[in-house]
Amino acid sequence: MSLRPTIVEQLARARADLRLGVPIVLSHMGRAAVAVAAETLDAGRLAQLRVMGEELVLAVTQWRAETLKARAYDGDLARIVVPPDVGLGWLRAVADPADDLKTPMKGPLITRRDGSADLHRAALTLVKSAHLLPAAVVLPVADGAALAGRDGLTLIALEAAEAELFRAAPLHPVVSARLPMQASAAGRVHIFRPDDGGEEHYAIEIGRPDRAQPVLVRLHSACFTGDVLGSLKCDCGPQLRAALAQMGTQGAGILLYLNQEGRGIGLANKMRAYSLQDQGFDTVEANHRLGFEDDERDFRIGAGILREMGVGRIRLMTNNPRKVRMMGQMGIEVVQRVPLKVGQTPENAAYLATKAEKSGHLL
Ligand SMILES: Nc1nc2c(ncn2[C@@H]2O[C@H](COP(=O)(O)OP(=O)(O)OP(=O)(O)O)[C@@H](O)[C@H]2O)c(=O)[nH]1
Ligand SMILES: [Zn+2]
Repeated sequence: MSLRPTIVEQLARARADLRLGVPIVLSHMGRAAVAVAAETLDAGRLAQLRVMGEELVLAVTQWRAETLKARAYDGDLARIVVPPDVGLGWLRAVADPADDLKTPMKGPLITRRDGSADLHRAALTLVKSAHLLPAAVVLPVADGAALAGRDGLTLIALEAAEAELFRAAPLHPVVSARLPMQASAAGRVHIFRPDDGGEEHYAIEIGRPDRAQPVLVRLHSACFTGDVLGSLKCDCGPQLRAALAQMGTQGAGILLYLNQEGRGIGLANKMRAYSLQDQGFDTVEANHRLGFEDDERDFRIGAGILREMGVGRIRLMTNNPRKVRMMGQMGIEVVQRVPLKVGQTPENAAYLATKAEKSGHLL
């Protein structure tokens, strides 16, 4: 028995390091690289990386590469060579689409096609799950373990980490307490905590749903702007309140409040997407320009919580067929889809139309 952190704990440290701008070391099959998020890298550390001598590469997703007209030889990502004479401003401009329209030509950008991209892919996965812009500066190093030891950096061996990187962390119940609400006096809030140091998620149970019958369920993804501020750009706030009200009227139901803000990209990135939407891009295009998929949510989380609560058959309140499909794939039987159409405004008409057109939402 040792006190050494497990690989899951090391990955949580790596995410925290990346958010702080501290480099991490990745290794795989005898190769190693130091990686740092483009968004949080500072000038001092960039200078430090430069004196290490090897070629600096900026890893971006294929979506960002497409906007930049850079060739993504690795399929899902591109390894853009960082010219020796550029500074932080260049890195930020390639990573962040905010000024794409003002200064459209970042290139010509040279991308690498030789060698393996596995360390770059892992770096991008970690940067994304840290809710930063999906762009990572990567520099090969001869001896990753020595560098990590010398500078006290988190070292992630992909042989051990690969399975964990793409696994949904199990969640365990922490506490639950009674909460009388406008929608129902018989409310109860349950807190679930993942084992990987990630966001907690909540289940709001109304009444005592009979587990032997299909349970009325809503999977609600956090939307600070809609749920709290009453934003007119989306329909989240009205959907949240309507779902609770319907459960209150029927006397039973479970609303999962999943902290997957901005369809899983985090609030800062969602605000970046909103800023791009003000430049004329729709909700899907904005995500792509930032380098994200149009929906980065992991629906295994919702299915896991339902299973933990003893719910296997549901009547799912949604207009999103993907949610229905994902629940089915994760062993939660959707007996019925219950449409949830509220909160249409002139301001969100285009947003809802885009979701119907591009993401298959049912109007
Ligand atoms: N990235 C991004 N996220 C957004 C935008 N507008 C709203 N969101 C997020 O989208 C999510 C909306 O989630 P839901 O309402 O649960 O899901 P849905 O896919 O619309 O499906 P249903 O409402 O169940 O029909 C929330 O996490 C919001 O924060 C946007 O323009 N960009
Ligand atoms: Zn919203």
